Amino acid sequence: MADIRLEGVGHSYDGGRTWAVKPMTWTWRSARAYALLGPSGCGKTTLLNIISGLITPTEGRVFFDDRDVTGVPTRGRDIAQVFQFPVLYEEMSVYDNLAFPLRNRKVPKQEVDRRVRQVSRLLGLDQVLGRRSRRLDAGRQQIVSLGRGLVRSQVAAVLLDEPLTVVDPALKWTLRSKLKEIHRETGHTLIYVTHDQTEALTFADEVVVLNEGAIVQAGEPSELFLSPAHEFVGHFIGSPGMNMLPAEVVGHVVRVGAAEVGTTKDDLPPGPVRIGVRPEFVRIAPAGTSPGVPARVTGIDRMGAYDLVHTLVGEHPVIAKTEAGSPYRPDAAEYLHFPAERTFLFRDQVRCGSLAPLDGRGPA
Ligand SMILES: Nc1ncnc2c1ncn2[C@@H]1O[C@H](COP(=O)(O)OP(=O)(O)OP(=O)(O)O)[C@@H](O)[C@H]1O
Repeated sequence: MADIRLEGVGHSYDGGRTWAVKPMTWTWRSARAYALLGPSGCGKTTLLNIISGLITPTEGRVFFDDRDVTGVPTRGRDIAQVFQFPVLYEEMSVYDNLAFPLRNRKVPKQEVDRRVRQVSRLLGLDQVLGRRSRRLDAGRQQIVSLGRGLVRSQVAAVLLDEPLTVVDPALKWTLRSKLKEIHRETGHTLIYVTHDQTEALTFADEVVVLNEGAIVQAGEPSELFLSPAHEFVGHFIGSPGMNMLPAEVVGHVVRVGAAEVGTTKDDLPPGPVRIGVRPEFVRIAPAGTSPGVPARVTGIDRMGAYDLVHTLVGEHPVIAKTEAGSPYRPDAAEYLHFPAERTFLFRDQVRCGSLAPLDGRGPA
């Protein structure tokens, strides 16, 4: 296993007119489980293919520890890959498919058997080890593909590109926790590509969020949820995503329309900002509460376990997530309160500060 370091790595498919991956410097640390999360077309597969050697980047160098592998093809990189759809020898048994990557590298027979049985046990394949792969359904075949990716212990990293797409939704949960278990046992470096936040947040030690070819934030799942560094992370993570509302910094006070909602401790030049607060933290307060922002309720989604109260502040929608059976009614005038410790300020989509309570009135 190795640290995988990208130095100024970028890739363009059209001679530099547009960048599928914008030049970036980033290290994937050995033995960690990463999720690479982002919407369709943001460059996830391109980035993965740069690491595996399927693509030589237009710019920059790729290092495995201190070894420059930029020009080294896939087979010279000791990478295991699992794709969206099963890649198996259909006429071989499940056992032989799992054993193949090891036998191919002349691993001793006993060790092959030990590893195959370990992976088979963890993935629940013991009952089908003797069966031909083509006789399994697509979901089960994909689990065997996963096993093939995980069976070698001596790999620089295991790259998984949306590996659970063809797997039954009920099985996905089980497999994700199995993958975590396998990761704990084997200590592989895993990079798991997905556009699904639940998949990313439940699987990874660290989630790397990619948008338009650039890493906008990386961190533990709770960090991305509680402390988004970029508006995109606020929207993309969470369900529903973060509320964004135009506001103004005047001196040290932050205003939404005429309402003062807090101060800023950060030395921010006055002017427009956007405030971001997740629906989970918006509180609906009694009328006239200070600091509060007047809002009109437009609708309520009763979700069973909780309610989503939709409101408009001026013309801007703000959603509050409340306990189930909340008393709010459409068209009612309410006040919204944004807790300072959970409310952030953004300029040009990037977080530039956070809200502080109004009482403090900011630095003297
Ligand atoms: N072989 C190619 N030739 C030209 N453009 C490409 C090629 N492969 C990808 N692209 C473009 O590069 C950008 C990034 O694509 P990429 O497949 O890496 O994104 P992704 O995040 O993996 O998307 P998805 O989740 O849909 O697979 C997209 O605009 C895509 O159209």
